[in-house]
Amino acid sequence: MTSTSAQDDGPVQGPAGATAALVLSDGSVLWGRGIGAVAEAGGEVVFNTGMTGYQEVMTDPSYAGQIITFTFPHIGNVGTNDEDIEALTPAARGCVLRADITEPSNWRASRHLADWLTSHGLVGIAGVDTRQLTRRIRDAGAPNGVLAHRPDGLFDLAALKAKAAQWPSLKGLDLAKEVTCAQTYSWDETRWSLAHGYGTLEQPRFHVVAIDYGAKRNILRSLASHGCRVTVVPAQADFDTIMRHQPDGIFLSNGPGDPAATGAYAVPVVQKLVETGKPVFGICLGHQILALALGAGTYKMDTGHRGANHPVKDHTTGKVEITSQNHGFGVDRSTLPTGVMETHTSLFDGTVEGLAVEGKPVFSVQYHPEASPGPQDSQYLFARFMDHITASKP
Ligand SMILES: NC(=O)CC[C@H](N)C(=O)O
Repeated sequence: MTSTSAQDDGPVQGPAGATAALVLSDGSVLWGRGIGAVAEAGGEVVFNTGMTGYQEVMTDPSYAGQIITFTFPHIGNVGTNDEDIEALTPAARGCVLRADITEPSNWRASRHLADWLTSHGLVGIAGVDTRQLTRRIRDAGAPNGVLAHRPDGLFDLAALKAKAAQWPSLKGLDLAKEVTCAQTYSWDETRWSLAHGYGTLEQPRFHVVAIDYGAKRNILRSLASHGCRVTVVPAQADFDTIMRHQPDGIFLSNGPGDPAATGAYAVPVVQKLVETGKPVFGICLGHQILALALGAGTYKMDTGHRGANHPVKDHTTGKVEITSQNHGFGVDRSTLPTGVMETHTSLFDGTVEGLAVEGKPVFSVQYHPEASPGPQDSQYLFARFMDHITASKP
């Protein structure tokens, strides 16, 4: 459908057939057909270039506060199920699609994507020129926006534009506290895999405490399938609480929002954890928080990295891996202190993708080795964490 940037005063009837509008902070309006909940949602409008895994993306807690534009035009054609989720409650605010959602065609589908969106109160818009929107985000950065779904096609554009213009930036926002677990729990992979018909697993060899800044389930599964019993603690757990669990290693999870804001409570804890000499592994927000704890700085990227085809070079092996990514902040190379090595670099834009502390079993990556969705090239990082744990155990 067409996009407009006229200074309309609402309520107005959109173009014929338009039942949803995506209003960006610069006042532009993208019309389309509403899907999912009849509601309004605001957030940062980002794009994800993955061709698969829309359900995993919509449920990844790191997308809290964001409206996701899928650049792949056919989203929803395999429906949804109860397994391909990264958290029980989706944290993303809504989605922007090119094509209308077709009837699900997959033996695992239990629901149409539109019904699934509705059941979670999520708004979507279809029929948008997502290539144009993606170019706009690429060239001018990710804007804030408000997505409104109204079956009567009547939109108060002035109010929506004002809301979009005033929507708070993700910069400075601590969203981890909103998506973290309410209390400590153990990730029982055996129970999960039995319930889903995947059989039993070996007895765990190690005990890992995972700090949940918005952890994806597939990270917990990956740790479990590498032989870990995993105790998941809330983002604000203090140092003593974590150490009381007697971990063999500590995992710092992914999560939404600005690392500098979350760092206010997380950084002092991670600093102490690093000092213990125990193995520490961080992914995405966990990587950024580790960087802050080591004395480096983070910054907000214009567009960010979201997709499943990002090439990254591992300087320790010289190998290039294709990675799954979802981040809008990055670690500033110029702030890395002595003793902190850049182990991985993006071959798309040269940004920092991984860190390690010299002489300590402490490392992190900006991308998602657990994928889900995405390629499995980086699973070796879980094995690297296990090697550190093995080496550090008496
Ligand atoms: N996936 C993540 O953990 C994202 C980290 C952080 N919220 C960012 O956008 O950069």
